[in-house]
Amino acid sequence: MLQSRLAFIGGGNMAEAILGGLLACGYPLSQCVVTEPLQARCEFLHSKYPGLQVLSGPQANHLAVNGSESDSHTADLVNNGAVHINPAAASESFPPAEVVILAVKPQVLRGVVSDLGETLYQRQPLVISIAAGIETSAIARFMAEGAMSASEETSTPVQIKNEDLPAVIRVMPNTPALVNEGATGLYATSDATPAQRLVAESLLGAVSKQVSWVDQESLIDTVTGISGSGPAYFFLMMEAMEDAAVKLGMDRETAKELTIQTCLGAAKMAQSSSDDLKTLRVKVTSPQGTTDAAIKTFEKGGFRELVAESVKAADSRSKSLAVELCGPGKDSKL
Ligand SMILES: O=C(O)[C@@H]1CCC=N1
Repeated sequence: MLQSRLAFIGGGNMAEAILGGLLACGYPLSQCVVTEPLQARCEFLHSKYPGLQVLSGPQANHLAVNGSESDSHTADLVNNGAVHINPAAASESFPPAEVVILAVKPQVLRGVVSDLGETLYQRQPLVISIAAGIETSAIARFMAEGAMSASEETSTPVQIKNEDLPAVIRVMPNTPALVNEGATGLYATSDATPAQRLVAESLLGAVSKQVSWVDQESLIDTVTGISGSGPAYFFLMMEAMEDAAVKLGMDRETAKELTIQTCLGAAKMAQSSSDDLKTLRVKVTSPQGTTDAAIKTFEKGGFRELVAESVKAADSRSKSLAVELCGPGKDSKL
């Protein structure tokens, strides 16, 4: 795998899943820096990944993206508001990030990207966003807002055009990435080069068994509806099956273990078989048998329609989240 210098902006679960997966594949720890505002989380990351650069404080994101040309420069920045959690690395110089992974909640993305706008504009890293709902055009707009407001404070303000901004690739991984079983959808704007697409694909591929590109950005909302939110649907189904067995007299532990293994077994069969999903279902279902009785009950209760409605609700929520957080006119150019 290519070993670009990576800056994770935000050190939550998904950032850790991607980082952990990369390290497990042999990605050098020294090529990674993570910024994280919560002290307790910083300390957790520092103790779990000894030697990892973990930065906190108001200048942390800038330092992570800009790098530091000299030891004294790092020390200056650290003294001026970037708290280095790993004291041993606090005075080391390090290169600018070639890839910036925006791994913050959608609700704070605008502030973070605007604040980093000028730095991203100057450095031109590949920007990868894992924030649900927020469109690449909005991310470009936030970068431009930040870069232009910084330039207005100088004697030579610049007008920034879309094509001057770094390429953005939007991805939607899911939480099974935490156990290296992720499914990820990716969308790249036309500015992203084939090499940048390859970088995004290999980074996410470190924790995903399935990595799929979509060619329209709105399909990332559908990826969210299927695989981003999907683990929760299967947890709900498993909860309901466990509860049903308990109601019929089984102890909860046995019900849970049988349910989980059944889910896992069905997924493995679906993955390894050349049969389609319908054929696999029909093969379990003897006419007039037990499965037939259950499936007829599901169908009578409108199971398929309910699933379709639920996936559509997640897809729509992903789209409305964008409008709530970024305002209307999300496709507008600068
Ligand atoms: O529920 C959410 O908003 C996020 C996006 C995909 C999974 N969780």
